[in-house]
Amino acid sequence: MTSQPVSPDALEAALRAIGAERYHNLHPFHRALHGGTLTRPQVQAWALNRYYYQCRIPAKDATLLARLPTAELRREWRRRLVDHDGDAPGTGGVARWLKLTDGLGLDRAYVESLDGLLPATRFAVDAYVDFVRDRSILEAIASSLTELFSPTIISERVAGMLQHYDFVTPETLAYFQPRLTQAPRDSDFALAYVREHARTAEQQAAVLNALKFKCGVLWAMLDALDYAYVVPGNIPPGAFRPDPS
Ligand SMILES: O=C(O)c1cc(C(=O)O)c2c(n1)C(=O)C(=O)c1cc(C(=O)O)[nH]c1-2
Repeated sequence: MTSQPVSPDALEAALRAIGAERYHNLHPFHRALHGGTLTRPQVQAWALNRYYYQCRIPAKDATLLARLPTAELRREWRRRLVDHDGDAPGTGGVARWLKLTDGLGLDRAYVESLDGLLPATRFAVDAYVDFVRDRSILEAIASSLTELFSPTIISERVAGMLQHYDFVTPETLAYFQPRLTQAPRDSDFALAYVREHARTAEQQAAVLNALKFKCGVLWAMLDALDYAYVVPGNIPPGAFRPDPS
């Protein structure tokens, strides 16, 4: 028996339920980051690894942009590339993330070299880029829907980190301010697209799975940080080793 599709409202409710259950705000490493119980080297490890996510996001968006069938869709999606890459050197989200790693005392050339990444960070982020390249346009767009939930976590993170860490300043966290308007704009568009185009039960199941997959990418990145930098003795060979000082 084939199942029947649900209404767009019911689909949206199911997507939001996935976020409520699986988004990375619930991960113990994020709770520790925002709650002030991490050390400076642990915060450095988070920012260094998360840099890989930031710098692969424009590549992920560019592979999708190339496949979008209409100028209208491409115009919408290309804004994301500008948000991340900027339109001049030193502008855009990736450059702003490097201000965050600078502010935490990490060497910029080392961060950009990607030499210190955890292996699992690389695997998780690459899996996201591959997913968007290989799956249907509908699934690719649905996989960006974690951004429905990011303004809440970003607000919690900025408030928590400023309150708890004397080595963090508002300038260091400047990356996050524009995301509070960019993410809702992007996720409103992606949600409207998914509500309109996920018509069959199979398509609806595929978009729910795409969002679960993406929650898994973000969760796996934090699992890797937790394992390597919270449990003593677990830093993989070649990965970032905090200064003993
Ligand atoms: O700080 C966060 O917790 C967070 C989460 C997410 C997300 O949910 O994928 C993104 C971002 N930040 C972000 O800054 C960002 O540029 C971004 C792009 C995307 C995407 O899937 O295209 N997600 C996110």
